[in-house]
Amino acid sequence: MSERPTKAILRVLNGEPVWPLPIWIMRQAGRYLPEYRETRKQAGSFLDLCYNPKLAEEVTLQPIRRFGFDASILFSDILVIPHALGQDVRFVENEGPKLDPVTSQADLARLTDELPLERLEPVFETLDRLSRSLPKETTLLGFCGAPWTVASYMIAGKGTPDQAPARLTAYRDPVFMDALIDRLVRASAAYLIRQIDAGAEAVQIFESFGSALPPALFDRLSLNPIRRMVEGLKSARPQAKVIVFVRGGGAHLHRFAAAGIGDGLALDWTLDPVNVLPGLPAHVATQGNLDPLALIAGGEALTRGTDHILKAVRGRPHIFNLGHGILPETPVEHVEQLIAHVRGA
Ligand SMILES: Cc1c2[nH]c(c1CCC(=O)O)Cc1[nH]c(c(CCC(=O)O)c1C)Cc1[nH]c(c(CCC(=O)O)c1C)Cc1[nH]c(c(C)c1CCC(=O)O)C2
Repeated sequence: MSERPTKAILRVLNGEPVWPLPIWIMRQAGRYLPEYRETRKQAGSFLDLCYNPKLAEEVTLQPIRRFGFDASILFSDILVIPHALGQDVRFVENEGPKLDPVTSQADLARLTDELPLERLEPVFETLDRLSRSLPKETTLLGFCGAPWTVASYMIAGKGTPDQAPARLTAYRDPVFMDALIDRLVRASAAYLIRQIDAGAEAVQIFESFGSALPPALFDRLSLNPIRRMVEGLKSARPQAKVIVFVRGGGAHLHRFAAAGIGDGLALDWTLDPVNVLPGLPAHVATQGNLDPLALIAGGEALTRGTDHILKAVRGRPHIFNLGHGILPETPVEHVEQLIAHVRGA
């Protein structure tokens, strides 16, 4: 007999409405927290921090200690996958990630075909530590990037407006593009399976650049690769819960739901849940979707934005979150106010 989950986030991901809504925040460990900035100084480079299980555990726990979120997301980055596959990845202060671009089959042939899981051992050790140090009511989330989002960094070697280099590659060299996506689907599924084995109870897949894809490329580069990843994970670890976040994917959400891709679908801040939720099956959990700038602004913008979501999702399985990651400028007091408001509703 399978046990009924008791953690609020897992109950919601099982399709059960829970009130007050459970809450966590994308990028909840990070520079808006003074204690993160302090630990970051001790770590050396950003990747050194990701691969230091003790310090990565510490920064993962910081927002849990301070706010008591219902979920704790592993501290790592989506770019550890290209790094483990053999691509050079650096994080340049105030500039973001820089990679040696992979733009051809020859470049791809220099990376490993299968993900060398042993290179990611520190990440799994962080999860193992967290599964023992977190409060018992807190759900431990793993994550990875969706293949298109990760591929767009691998091809351009950095963040680019509208992911133009990767999009152009998809048109000009479909054979290479499909091979790269396939490599990432297999690597990411293997990575997520190992995260579950190390203690993650659910995982979130970040398709941060879904907005860049025209309809002709969306299924090929986003929906189908994510479907294959989720199928790979679920066939190996049926108990694993999956949240899919496709930023800019609002027009496709109902198709993710109809195809059964993900136990939860995260809404970005451009979507109005009042319009979106009626198009989704009642058992599919949703997550989101306050504008991160409303959290920076605070006051009326924060209260009104939060109340709009609370009212729209009442009676449905929903996890409160932002519609994208929290920004470094966010006042900590506004996060406290948000949590008090959601929990007092
Ligand atoms: C696109 C993307 C990346 N990384 C990630 C995404 C998808 C989510 C999204 O769309 O926001 C995901 C990510 N990155 C990080 C986490 C950790 C866990 C958490 O959410 O608390 C997660 C889930 C830590 C991080 N990843 C990064 C930081 C900041 C670096 C630092 O502390 O010096 C953190 C806390 C660096 C990073 N990593 C990435 C970029 C573009 C940057 C630089 C931008 C910036 O500086 O804010 C790639």
